[in-house]
Amino acid sequence: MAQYRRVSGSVGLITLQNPPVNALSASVRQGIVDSVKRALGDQKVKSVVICGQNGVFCGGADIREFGRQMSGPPLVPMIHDIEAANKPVVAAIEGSALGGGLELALGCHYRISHSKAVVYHCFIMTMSDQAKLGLPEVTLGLLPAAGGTQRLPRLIGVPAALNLITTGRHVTAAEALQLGILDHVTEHNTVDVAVKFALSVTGESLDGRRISSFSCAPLSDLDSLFEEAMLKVRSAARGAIAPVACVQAVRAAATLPYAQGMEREKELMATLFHSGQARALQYFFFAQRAVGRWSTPSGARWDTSQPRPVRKAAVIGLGTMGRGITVALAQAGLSVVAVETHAKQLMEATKAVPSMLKRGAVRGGTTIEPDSITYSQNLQAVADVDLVIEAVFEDMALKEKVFQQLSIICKPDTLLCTNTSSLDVDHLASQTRHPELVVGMHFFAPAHVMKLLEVVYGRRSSPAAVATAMQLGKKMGKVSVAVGNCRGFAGNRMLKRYLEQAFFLLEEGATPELVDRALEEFGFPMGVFRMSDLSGLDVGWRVRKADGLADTSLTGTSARVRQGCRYSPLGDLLCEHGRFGQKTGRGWYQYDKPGGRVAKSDPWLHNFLDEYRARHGLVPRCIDQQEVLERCLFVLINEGFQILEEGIAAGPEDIDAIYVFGYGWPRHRGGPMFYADMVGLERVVERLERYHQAHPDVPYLQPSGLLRRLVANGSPPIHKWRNVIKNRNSQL
Ligand SMILES: CC/C=C\C=C\CC(=O)SCCNC(=O)CCNC(=O)[C@H](O)C(C)(C)COP(=O)(O)OP(=O)(O)OC[C@H]1O[C@@H](n2cnc3c(N)ncnc32)[C@H](O)[C@@H]1OP(=O)(O)O
Repeated sequence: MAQYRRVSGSVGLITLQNPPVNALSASVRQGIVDSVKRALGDQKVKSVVICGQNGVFCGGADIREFGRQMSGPPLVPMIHDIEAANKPVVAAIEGSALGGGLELALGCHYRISHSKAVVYHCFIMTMSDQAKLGLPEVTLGLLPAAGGTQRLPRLIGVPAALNLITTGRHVTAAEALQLGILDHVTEHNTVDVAVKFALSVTGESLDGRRISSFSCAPLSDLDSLFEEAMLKVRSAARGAIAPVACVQAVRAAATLPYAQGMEREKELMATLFHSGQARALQYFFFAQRAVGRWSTPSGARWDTSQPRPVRKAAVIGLGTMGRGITVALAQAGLSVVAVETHAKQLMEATKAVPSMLKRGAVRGGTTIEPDSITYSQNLQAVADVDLVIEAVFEDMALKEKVFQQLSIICKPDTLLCTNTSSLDVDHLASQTRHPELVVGMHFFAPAHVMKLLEVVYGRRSSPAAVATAMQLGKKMGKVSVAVGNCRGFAGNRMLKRYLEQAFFLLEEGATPELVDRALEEFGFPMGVFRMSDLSGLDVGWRVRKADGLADTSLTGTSARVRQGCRYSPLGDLLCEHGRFGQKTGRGWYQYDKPGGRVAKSDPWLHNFLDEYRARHGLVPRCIDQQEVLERCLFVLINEGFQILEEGIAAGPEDIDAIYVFGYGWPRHRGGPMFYADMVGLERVVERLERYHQAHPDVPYLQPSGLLRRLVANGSPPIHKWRNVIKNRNSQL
C-alpha cells in the first residue's frame, strides 16, 4: 500500500503505508510502482517526494515474506525506474530507512532526514532523537541486493560502505549526513521540508544525481583493503557466509562497472537467500522480539501485567557482578545506592565504578550524571529505594540473611531481586515478608556489557514484580528472558549437561584441543575448555563442593560415580592441583603467566589425562568432531526440551535468545532449539539413542519426553512446538 496525492500544486507525494515500519511488502512495492507511474505521467507534477506514514520511512523488505513464494514487483527494477525518472525524486526520511528502505532512498535523487522527531509505533508515541539509516541485511544472513552494495560505495566511498554493509550497523541522521548519505538534515517536519526542496529543484538537471552513474572514489591499495576486510568479517563471526558475500559484493562495486556489479550482487544474493544461515538469522530476528511477549505458567503476561515505576534502585555487594550491575543501572538513568559492607571492597568499588562508567560513556558517546550513585557501607541506606538487586557472594546462608534484613529495612512495596546464577528464588522469597515482590535477576559477567538477563519468577512472584524486572532489564539495554525457578534456571542448567559431556569425552580419549576445535569450528567464539579457563575452574568447583560432589578421596569405581550416576571428577582434580585457568596461568591449557590470555597446549595435562585413564582402566578411543558436536550439543538441546516440558521456559525462542546472548551460541545457527529443528528432531533422537546405547552409564543421553512427543507428532516446525508443549506439566 502506498498513498499518492499531489501537494503544493506540482509535487507528487507518495506515502508508504504498512504499519508498524512500512516494510516493502508486495502490495507496498506495487503501490510504489503505480504511484511513481502516475506521478511521472502527470503533466502537472514536476517533482516527487517519497515518505512513510507515522514518522517511519521504511524498515526494509518485509522479512515475513522471505520464506514464501515471492510475488509483486521486484525491488531492483522498481528502484532503477525511480532513479531513471526525469523528474527529481526526493526521499523524506523519518524514523528509519533500513535495508530495502535505504536502497529505495539511494535510488532517489535527493535524501533529506530529520535530527529530532516524534515517532509512532503501533499507536505508541516515542521520542526519537534522529532518524536511523543502515543496511542491516547481513544480520539477516543476506546482502543489500537491491543495488545497495553497488550504490553505497559509489556514494560514500568503499571503506565507509564496507563498514556499514558488513556490520549492518545503523547510523544516525547526523552521521549519515557526515558520511554523505544524506543531502540535508532538518529539525522541522521532514516531509514539509522535502516538499519545499522538491519545488526548489524542479527542472534542474539530474545528471549528477543518479548514483549508479558515479564511479567509486579511487583507492591506492584495494587488495589489502579487501583482504583486511575479509579477515575482519571472518574473525567476527566464524563460519558466517553473509559477511563474506558482502565484502565480495562491495569489491565488485570497486572494480566493475555498475551493470556488472549488479549482476555480481544478484549472483551472491542467490547463494544466501535460501541458505540455512539466512533462515536461522531471520528466525532469530523474530525470536528476539518474541521473548518480550513473555508469559508465565501462572497466567501472568507481558500485555496484562503492569510494571511498577523504578526511579531509585540499590545494589547490595560490590564485587565484580555488583559493580557491573551498578554501572548498568546508572547508565539506564536510575539513581543508585551501592552498598558494600566490607570497607576495602567498598573503597575499591568507589574507584572502579566511576571509571567503568567513564569508559562506557566514551564508547557510547553518552554522558553520565556522576552524582547518580551514592555509596554506603550500611544496609540501612536502601530504606527508600524502589528496587534492590542483591549481588552478594553465591552462598545461600549469606543471601538468606541479606533478604531477611532487606525485608525489614525496605519500604513494604520495594521489589527485592537476587542476582543468582542457580540458587532457589522461592527459598529466598520465603525469608521475606512479601514473597510476591521477590524475583531473580540473573546477570551475566560483565554485567554492564552482556546483553542477557534471565528474569526468574518464583512460585509466588506477582505479575507486577516480573513485569517490573523485565522492563528494568530492557531499560538497561538487556534482552530480558523470563524463566522459571529451578537449579541453574534455563541457561546454566543446559550448560551443565554440555560441560559434563565434554568431561566424559576427555575420559574416553578426546583432548581439550579436539573438543574446543570442534566447537569453535561450529561457530562458538571459544570452546568449552578455553571458556572454562577464562571464567575460572574454581567457580564450578565451589558449587560442586557445596553440592557434595567434588570428593576426590574416593577411589576405584566409586571415584567416577556420584548419587548413583556416572560422574567425571576431572575438573575437581585439576582444581586440587591449583589449576584454576587463566588466573593461575594453568588450567586445561597453559598460559605464559597468571592472567595470560593465549592458551597453549600443555603436555602436563595430556600426561595427566593418560594417567587418569590408565588408573581407571579406560581405553582411549578415536573421537571425531562429529561425535564431539553431537554429544555436547544434542545433550544441551535435550535439556532444553526438558526445560520446555517443565515450563521453565515458555518457548524455544526464549532458550535460543538465552544461548545466543549469554553463551556465545553462533547467531547464524539460530540458537540450540532452532538448530535442533534444522538438523531434524528425528535425527537428534536417533543420535541420542545411539550414544545412550553405546554409553548406558553416561547420564542425560536419553531423549526427553517432549522431544519424543514432537517426533511422534511428525516433527512439526519450531513455530508449532508450542501447540505440542501446551500439555506439559507446569512447574508452578
Ligand atoms: C530480492 C530482494 C530481497 C530481499 C531484500 C532484502 C533487503 C531488506 O530490506 S532485508 C530487511 C532489512 N531491514 C531490517 O533488517 C530492519 C528490521 N527492523 C528493525 O531493525 C526494527 O524493527 C526497526 C525498524 C528499527 C524498528 O524497531 P522498533 O521500533 O524497536 O520495533 P520492533 O519491535 O523491532 O518492530 C516492530 C514490529 O515490526 C516488525 N518488523 C520490523 N521490521 C520488519 C521488516 N523489515 N519486515 C517485517 N516485519 C518487521 C517486528 O517484527 C515487530 O513485529 P513483532 O510482531 O513484534 O515481531
